[in-house]
Amino acid sequence: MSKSAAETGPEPILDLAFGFWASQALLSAVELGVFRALSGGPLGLGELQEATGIQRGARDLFDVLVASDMLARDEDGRYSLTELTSLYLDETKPDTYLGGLLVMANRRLYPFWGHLADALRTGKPQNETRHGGDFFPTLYADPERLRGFLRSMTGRSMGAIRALVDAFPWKDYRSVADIGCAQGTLLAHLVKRHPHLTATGFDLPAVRAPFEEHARELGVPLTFTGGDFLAEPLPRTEVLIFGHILHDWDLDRKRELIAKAYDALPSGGAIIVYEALIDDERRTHAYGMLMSLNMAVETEGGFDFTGADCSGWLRDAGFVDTYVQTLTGHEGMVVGFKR
Ligand SMILES: C[S@@+](CC[C@H](N)C(=O)[O-])C[C@H]1O[C@@H](n2cnc3c(N)ncnc32)[C@H](O)[C@@H]1O
Repeated sequence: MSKSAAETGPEPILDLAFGFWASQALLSAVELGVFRALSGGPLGLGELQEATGIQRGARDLFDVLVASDMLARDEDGRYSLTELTSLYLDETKPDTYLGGLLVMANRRLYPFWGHLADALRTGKPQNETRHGGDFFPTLYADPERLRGFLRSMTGRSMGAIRALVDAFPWKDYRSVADIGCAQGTLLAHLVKRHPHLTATGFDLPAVRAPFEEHARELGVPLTFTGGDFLAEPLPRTEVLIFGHILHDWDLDRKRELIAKAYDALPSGGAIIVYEALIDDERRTHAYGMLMSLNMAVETEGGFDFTGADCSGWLRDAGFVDTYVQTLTGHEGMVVGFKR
């Protein structure tokens, strides 16, 4: 049973309203290299302050990260990474590092979200396209921004990627294509775990160089096909994956992509859609609904959806035996098969 207002006081409102304080503490720590500095082992306050060049508030910053379980501090006052931040925020672990997402969140999403009300009032995105242009071509016009965005996609999907390698009967299939594959991290993890798979990444041509570099870095053989999934047919593989693709587009485009997948797949083939699926009752999974608001800030017509919504679209396109499965606390997948 939820507590009464007299029991909670105003704190639930204040905690939510000032959530950006905690968020900026973490994002600034990433930008200032706090986690990087600790990747070699524990450091005392002065050593960590010197390594990060922080002039003021170092102790407050490090200790709020301790209070948020992002750092540990031992009895001698030495700071270290926690098990969680050692896995995900240590740049020397490219297989699991997701700091690229936090760098992108700090540089792009944080200022853009200051205009959320404008996005909702006008129906127009509030990112680089605020003064015109299409999202991906505008974003990718600058090679550094392109790489930063692709790294951030890897970061955001890392939990789902790690779950997906075991969440589907990959032994029953020989080929897979990831549509809108970004750096190709999902395919790299899949092929490492299931070396019998032939894996193709499909994305805009500008993504080829970062994709091929990343495959080399991870030491995995992957093929890249450059193209526009709205204009060209999809690769002919036994499984087609759409990770955070459908949510970028309006309903007509979502259905168009699902229909293209159906056409490209052989009989017995499968489609996997993974996203921050909203709970079917639209009551509890705030992250999924916030992701959908992020689509209002970032895209012309995109929105996130429930597992039931997506299953319905797959069945309308002809897919059968659809099911929804949780991958992580934030992410789920919808699977359908072509008879
Ligand atoms: C939101 S990201 C998702 C990346 C990745 N699947 C994941 O879940 O982390 C969308 C991806 O789709 C690609 N993309 C966008 N429009 C495209 C198009 N018209 N044709 C092919 N790829 C496209 C982008 O380059 C980007 O890599």
